Amino acid sequence: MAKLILVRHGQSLWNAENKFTGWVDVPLGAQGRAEATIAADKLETYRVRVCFTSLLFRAIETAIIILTEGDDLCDGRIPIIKHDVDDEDWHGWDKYKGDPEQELPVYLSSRLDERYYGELQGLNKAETAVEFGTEQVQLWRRSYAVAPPGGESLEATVKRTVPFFRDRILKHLMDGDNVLIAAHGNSLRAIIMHLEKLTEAAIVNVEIGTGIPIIYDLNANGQVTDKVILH
Ligand SMILES: O=C(O)[C@@H](CO)OP(=O)(O)O
Repeated sequence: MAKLILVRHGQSLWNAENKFTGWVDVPLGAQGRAEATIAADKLETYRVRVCFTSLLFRAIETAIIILTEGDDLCDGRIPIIKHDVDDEDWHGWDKYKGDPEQELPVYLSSRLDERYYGELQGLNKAETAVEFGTEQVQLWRRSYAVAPPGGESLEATVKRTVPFFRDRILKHLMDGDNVLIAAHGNSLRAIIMHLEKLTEAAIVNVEIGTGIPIIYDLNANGQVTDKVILH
């Protein structure tokens, strides 16, 4: 049995302005950093062995705050960021092979990035709803199959996120290692849809709060046996 902890990044400076963000790399503000600290407190009694996050700074920042605010979550290990670069000439500038007993690897991957919001990126969500209608904007934001103009549908996000979860993350859980994933509203909705076997109709209603840990127990077959949300 292993625990999978999902955390959406804390409030970013564009979340605070109610702007579509997607792949725009907007950092956390003071409130977002505080939310990550509160998440670390809530996770005081938990331990993780490996962390995955996206290439976007708000998720990396959240992961690092959670892993470093308290001493216990890493169980005495030092988090070390593993840049996941698809360049065969890249040999790792840190020249460090790693010591599994001493470190807690933090793997970064674009597969966990927020959904690409295309032409909506940078627009205010309320103003966009006035221009295109609330229903249309809700379809762009929460439906499974409808993509925002020039952007990714949740379906497209599932196609990059879920294979990464299956190929790279699940094996740690099946080995019994607890895993932290710090990512984004829609890349986490994609993973949650897969974990909970939600239908296209059910995923429409799934909202994920910033900095709120969601914890799943998984058995040795990778099936979810329990879920707790640390509000
Ligand atoms: O703007 C975004 O990138 C996301 C998350 O903040 O927005 P939404 O909640 O509309 O999917």
